[in-house]
Amino acid sequence: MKILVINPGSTSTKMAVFEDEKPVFVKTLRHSVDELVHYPRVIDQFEFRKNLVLAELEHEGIPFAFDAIIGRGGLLKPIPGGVYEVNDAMINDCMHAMRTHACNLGCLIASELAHALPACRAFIADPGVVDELDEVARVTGSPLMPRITIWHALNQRAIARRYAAERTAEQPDRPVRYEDLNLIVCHLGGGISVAAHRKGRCVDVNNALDGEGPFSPERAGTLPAGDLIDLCFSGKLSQSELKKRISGRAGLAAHLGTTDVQAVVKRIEEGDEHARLVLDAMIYQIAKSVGAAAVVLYGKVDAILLTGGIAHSDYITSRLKERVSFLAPVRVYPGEDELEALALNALGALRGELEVQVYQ
Ligand SMILES: Nc1ncnc2c1ncn2[C@@H]1O[C@H](COP(=O)(O)OP(=O)(O)O)[C@@H](O)[C@H]1O
Ligand SMILES: CCCC(=O)OP(=O)(O)O
Repeated sequence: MKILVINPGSTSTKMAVFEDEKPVFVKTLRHSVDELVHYPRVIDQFEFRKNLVLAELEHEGIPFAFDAIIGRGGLLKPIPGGVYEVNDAMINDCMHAMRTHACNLGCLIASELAHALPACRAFIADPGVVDELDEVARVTGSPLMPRITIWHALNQRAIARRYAAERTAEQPDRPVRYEDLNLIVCHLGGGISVAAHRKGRCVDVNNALDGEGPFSPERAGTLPAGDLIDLCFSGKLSQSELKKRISGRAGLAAHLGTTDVQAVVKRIEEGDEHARLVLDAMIYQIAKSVGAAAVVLYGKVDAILLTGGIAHSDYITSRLKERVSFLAPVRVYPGEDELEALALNALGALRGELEVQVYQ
């Protein structure tokens, strides 16, 4: 079976072609702040990202013939994890999503490309809105604003399972499953999510998109609420400009004009003390979130897993380890397993091994 996988992230478009379980082509296309600034809304990037995918296939000489196309899921209503066939309700909710993020394009591009082929199915799996929060984690100090989750559900779960499999391989006499473990997983990408996984359920995690948790390469994280209200009423910025100050033109992008962590580290090595302060503040905030997740798990933490693109950076992972390794062993999984996780979900669906859920 041939599967096309499309994973639009805030700073990249990742794609892969699988023949059954085997990846035959994998590519990450990075997008700079300057490249994306021309699109007023994320949805306006639809043609740009779709054409990039098609151009890569053509460049590689890969025929446009697939049994399934699976995209990273969009910001739908909160739903249980699993694989979903793209349907009209899903397309409608992605087109009119209350929150903007490139992952909304995953289901839309998968659907349009699949329509162009006979008998090709379109899926998404484990979108960022998968919700397993403990009830106590939802309550805030305002009944008007309960907490919700938007997080890297797909990769966090895939990495947690990978850790369980690795530990079992290392200690075959003491096999463990993801469902047996208490884990803190930090996805460090364009957005950052830090989650407490209790025995196979993500019972608490920051809303990585909407102004909660650590700041990230392009997100503000938690902000002082009073100052935010004053800014909203200052008349200086429109609603859409304000939203970009939370997600898009925030975090490293706002402080340093780039989302490229390698470039920031280079600036630090060249003596840029402001860049050092900002990057160290991001690390500090991530570490504080890890501490909070440890409390959610009553301090019973089997491991802390660092993953996502930024986990490639020794500057960041070494400083994070200094702060949090007293809590539990830390393991680093640079990059992500999202493309493989998506491909396996599509294969499972095509083979009838996974129940295909219906989005309503
Ligand atoms: N080798 C690397 N070293 C340091 N940072 C990296 C490296 N590769 C990618 N990154 C950073 O990872 C972030 C993107 O992470 P990724 O998980 O690919 O995110 P997304 O899905 O949000 O686009 C960017 O800030 C990028 O600069
Ligand atoms: C859908 C929210 C998860 C997120 O922040 O993803 P990116 O890091 O790819 O922007």
